Amino acid sequence: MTVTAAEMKEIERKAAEGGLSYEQMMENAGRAVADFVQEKQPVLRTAAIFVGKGNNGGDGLVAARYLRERGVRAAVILVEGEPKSEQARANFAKLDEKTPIWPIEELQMDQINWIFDADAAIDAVYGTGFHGELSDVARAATTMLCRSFGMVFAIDLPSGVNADTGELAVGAAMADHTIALHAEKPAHSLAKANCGLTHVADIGIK
Ligand SMILES: NC(=O)C1=CN([C@@H]2O[C@H](COP(=O)(O)OP(=O)(O)OC[C@H]3O[C@@H](n4cnc5c(N)ncnc54)[C@H](OP(=O)(O)O)[C@@H]3O)[C@@H](O)[C@H]2O)[C@@H](O)CC1
Ligand SMILES: [K+]
Repeated sequence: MTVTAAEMKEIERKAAEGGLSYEQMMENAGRAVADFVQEKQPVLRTAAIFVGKGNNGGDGLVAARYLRERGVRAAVILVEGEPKSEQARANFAKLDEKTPIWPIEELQMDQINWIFDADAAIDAVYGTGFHGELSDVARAATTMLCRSFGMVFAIDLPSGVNADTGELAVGAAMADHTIALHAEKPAHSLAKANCGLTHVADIGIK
């Protein structure tokens, strides 16, 4: 089953009406990402998580929390400042106080090296909400993801890929693995080179 971004929104709305809260969907999504990354990287010591302002970023924040609870040194790189969506803000507040939180514009050389050397780099900048072109800061994030020595994982979609058309913005992220939430979107087959291997994760929607 393939669903467009609009269809996915509708599926989420119906699930919420049926009693599965948006909060729980995001929790399930972030936990599924943490599980998948650890399955692919059994020796996972460090993870760099690039977080955008919306719900895709929220999924990344949940994944960061789970990974840290499991002893992984996970750092959050804020690409567009602090999260703006309600669910993402709630999950930002749930990070433990030792979580490194680095605004991308303020990265120091030692932090950049740490990010490049991380065992996993996770793209949680944009998902189905993306349209148009990547800003300079978002492109800085996708460039760092591309240059990472660790395995690169995209949550739902690589940032800069249009979910419905597979159209690529200049500098769109390239992932080794993409974790499609609930169902594949058209871009998972239209932009295969950027998505790498796509794995569909259950986020609790029946
Ligand atoms: N609904 C839910 O609760 C759940 C959602 N889930 C997750 O949420 C993801 C969708 O989240 P999202 O709709 O918040 O959009 P996201 O992809 O994070 O982008 C953020 C915002 O960026 C903006 N934007 C777009 N293009 C831009 C550009 N070129 N440059 C700058 N800004 C740009 C755009 O705002 P706009 O510009 O349209 O006002 C957009 O809203 C989905 O893929 C999945 O990971 C799961 O957790 C399950 C529960
Ligand atoms: K993403």
